[in-house]
Amino acid sequence: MAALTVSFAGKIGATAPRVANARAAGRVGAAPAVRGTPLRVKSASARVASRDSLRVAATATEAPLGVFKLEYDISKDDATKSASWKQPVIVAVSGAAGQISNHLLFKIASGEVYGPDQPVALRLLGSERSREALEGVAMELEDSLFPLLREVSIGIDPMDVFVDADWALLIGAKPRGPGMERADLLEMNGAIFVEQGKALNAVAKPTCKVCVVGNPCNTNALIAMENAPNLDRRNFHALTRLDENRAKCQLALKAGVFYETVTNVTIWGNHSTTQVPDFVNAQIGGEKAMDVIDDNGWLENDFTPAIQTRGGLLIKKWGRSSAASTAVSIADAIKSLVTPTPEGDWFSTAVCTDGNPYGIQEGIIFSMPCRSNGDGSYEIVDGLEINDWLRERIKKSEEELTKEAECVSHLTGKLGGACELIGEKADTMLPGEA
Ligand SMILES: NC(=O)c1ccc[n+]([C@@H]2O[C@H](COP(=O)([O-])OP(=O)(O)OC[C@H]3O[C@@H](n4cnc5c(N)ncnc54)[C@H](O)[C@@H]3O)[C@@H](O)[C@H]2O)c1
Repeated sequence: MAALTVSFAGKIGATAPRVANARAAGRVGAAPAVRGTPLRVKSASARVASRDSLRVAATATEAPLGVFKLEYDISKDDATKSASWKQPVIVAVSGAAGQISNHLLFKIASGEVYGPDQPVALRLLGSERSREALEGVAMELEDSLFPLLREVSIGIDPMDVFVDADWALLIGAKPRGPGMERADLLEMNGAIFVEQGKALNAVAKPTCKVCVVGNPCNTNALIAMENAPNLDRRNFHALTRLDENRAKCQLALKAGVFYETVTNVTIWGNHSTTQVPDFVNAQIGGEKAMDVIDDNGWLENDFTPAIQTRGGLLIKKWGRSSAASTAVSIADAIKSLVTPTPEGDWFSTAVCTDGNPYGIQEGIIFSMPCRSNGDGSYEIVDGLEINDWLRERIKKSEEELTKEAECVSHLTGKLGGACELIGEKADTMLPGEA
């Protein structure tokens, strides 16, 4: 085998102790150049394991703290072991110094999201203002000794941070300020997603899967997608999994069952108060949820608005928006794409409506029931029952998203009409807003 220095590693069983050793070994002088793309690292020192084959490139005085990259030298190990080392999945996370990321990054680094034998490289994107905080996050990741975490790098320019990304989790966005209308929020955050869409287009892998969390997430995802024509439109998602999880929990509590028995729950539409949590097609223990619960009044008048406005209620109680449960739901959303969906079930994610089987207007990002074969792709599940109650509400959410798309047409390169989301009546709330 050629004496090739490969800066990545793989199987947890075989490598974990050595990685931990490497981290515990301390810095010991100048490192050779590290292959790959350490972001904004100007110089490096190295921590060398008891064996020379594994090195950790860490930062020196000028470089940011917490940034490191593990380097594995195949030529120093036997071929059987080397062959089983997997390439890391490169995960770029924006808003990395924010509340949600503070939970999510540690789940990803632990192996809970991409699997127990899948190494991970984390690329953290922050804003200019969160530059210092990003180093703090990176330091905490470094201190956590996650065996599967092979690289952490930080940056404030998406053109650096998204290089070769396999996944981009776009969480960073600005919250709606006092007196700000939804249209203003769309404009302000839209600019972020134009920049990030263009960066994904230029430097991410064309197969990169994108999950937009920053609000208004459906339309932000649309903006990113329209600015990234090199990526398949089917690779873009906006997060509605938190809404699905909330719906499952409330159905389970009402039915007096454990929530694992609640399946086939769809959130239709926008991640806003017009979203439609579908109790018509939901199942509990394999039976129709409507039959098990047998209380249409509760389903229509209590359950539905409770899910639509739960984020706002949580803000009232907590004083800030949901972070831990959002991180859990992002992890769930990714796991749903990288593992096969159980037979007969589906999950909710907001995806591009092009060619959808429900007659929803094409060219918007709309939450629908989807299944995956576990390779990161998905298909929209056809054939759900859409009764009059659902149809009327799904239509409202579709209209809202169509209007949002109009308002940002100057950011998506489309010809658009006037923005109708101005004025109190048109100004619906995000679920996370009080
Ligand atoms: N889709 C959902 O289900 C859902 C649920 C909860 C929250 N959210 C949304 O997620 C977003 C983040 O929430 P949070 O609680 O983590 O917020 P936060 O304010 O704690 O963190 C946001 C971080 O993003 C950073 N940021 C701002 N602009 C950026 C940019 N251009 N590039 C990179 N980073 C940038 C900020 O500096 C901050 O550190 C918000 O928009 C929130 O409304 C969505």
